[in-house]
Amino acid sequence: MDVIVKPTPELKGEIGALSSKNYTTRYLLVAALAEGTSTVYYPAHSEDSDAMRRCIADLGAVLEEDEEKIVITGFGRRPKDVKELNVGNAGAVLRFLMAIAALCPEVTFVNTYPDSLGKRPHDDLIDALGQLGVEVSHNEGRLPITISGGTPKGGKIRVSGSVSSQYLSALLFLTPLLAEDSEIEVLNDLKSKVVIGQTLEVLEQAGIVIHASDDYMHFRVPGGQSYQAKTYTVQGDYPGSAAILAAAAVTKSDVKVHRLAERSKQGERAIVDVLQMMDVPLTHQDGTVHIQGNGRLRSVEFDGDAATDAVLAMVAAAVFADGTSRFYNVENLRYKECDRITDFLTELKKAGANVEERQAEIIVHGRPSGLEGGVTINAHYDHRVIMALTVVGLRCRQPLVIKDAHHVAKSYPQFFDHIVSLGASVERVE
Ligand SMILES: O=C(O)C1=C[C@@H](OP(=O)(O)O)[C@@H](O)[C@H](O)C1
Ligand SMILES: C=C(OP(=O)(O)O)C(=O)O
Repeated sequence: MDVIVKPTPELKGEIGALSSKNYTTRYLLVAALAEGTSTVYYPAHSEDSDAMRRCIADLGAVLEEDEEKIVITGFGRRPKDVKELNVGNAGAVLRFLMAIAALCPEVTFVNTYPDSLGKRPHDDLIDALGQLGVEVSHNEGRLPITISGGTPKGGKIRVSGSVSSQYLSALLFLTPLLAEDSEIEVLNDLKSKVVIGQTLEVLEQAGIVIHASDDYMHFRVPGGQSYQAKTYTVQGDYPGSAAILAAAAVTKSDVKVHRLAERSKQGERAIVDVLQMMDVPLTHQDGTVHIQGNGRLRSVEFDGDAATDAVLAMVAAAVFADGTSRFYNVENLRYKECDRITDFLTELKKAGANVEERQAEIIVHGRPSGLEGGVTINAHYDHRVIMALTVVGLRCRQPLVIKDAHHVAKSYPQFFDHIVSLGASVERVE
């Protein structure tokens, strides 16, 4: 599916935020790792969360689903002897399950998105699993990957955090199940550090004990633990909602997004603070963000690593700000569904934006008068590029055609329904 995004000066209405992708993948996983029956209320429905559903079912979990919940009977520390798993394009799901696959005799993760997940590196996790005695064969650190696990015992593990936090999260899910205690030391910097807070929160809810240093660079994980079967409720998703909020910020708007908890461990909650710093009129109370935009924005400087999955939406807003904005400490955006610095800025430039890249920075010289548009955008298989370019398209003089916009379903299949319900002029072309 392609979409044509047409100029849209005003947005108005209310939506409920989609359910959090990161919490859904985590709750499904800890439910599968428990021996009893857990319930996950309001799970996300997207390609990534479906990938986790499918894979834990393949590994032996039993899932029953209705409108509001999934009831999961887990496989505990003994996943089924499965030969092959397909995670689609879901990076976090792949990394978490690469670690869990160490409990299986031999599993191959297949490569179904050679131009997206197929290009992303997993070397740091492969190296860490090797330290546990797990044999991994791979294609230069990339898919397809075969894990020959069996009986890792625990012990000392050193893992680099400079590319992704997902490698560390993966080890935190695996090590409590091992017979011996583990000590995990994070080498180099830890990127997307806030996401580790979400992992630790979910592990604690599942009855797992982890001793973490305040800076999340050292962990002591007692071995021989069991995940407990529990009831979980998934909160609203800030990364996806960030695009809706950015859309409201760049238009004349009266938009409410409900189900966005003020106190959340999602770093992308910072979209609210950043829009406030940009002088966007908004309130956030009782889980509702209310934006009454006037289309005027001030430039901003922001450490994007604190809100990895909302940076593209923030950049889309900054495209129309008065002055130069700078999003720094964002190098790991290069290792996502596409290179979210070079590829994303290439598309923004096509639309007429004045943007510059550094190795770890995005610089935006705002154009409050709007962009010319009238071009065709390559989505690069990336849901967040699609959402950010949709925001930009609202304020282009000529329509933007976004090719292969169906990839938005990786995290937010209802995105176009939601933004159209607020009044955006978006035409779908099958
Ligand atoms: O652990 C997770 O669920 C995620 C961690 C982040 O990745 P990085 O740690 O690679 O930045 C984030 O971008 C991704 O969408 C989900
Ligand atoms: C990068 C993302 O996801 P993942 O790493 O799980 O593929 C994302 O959702 O923006």
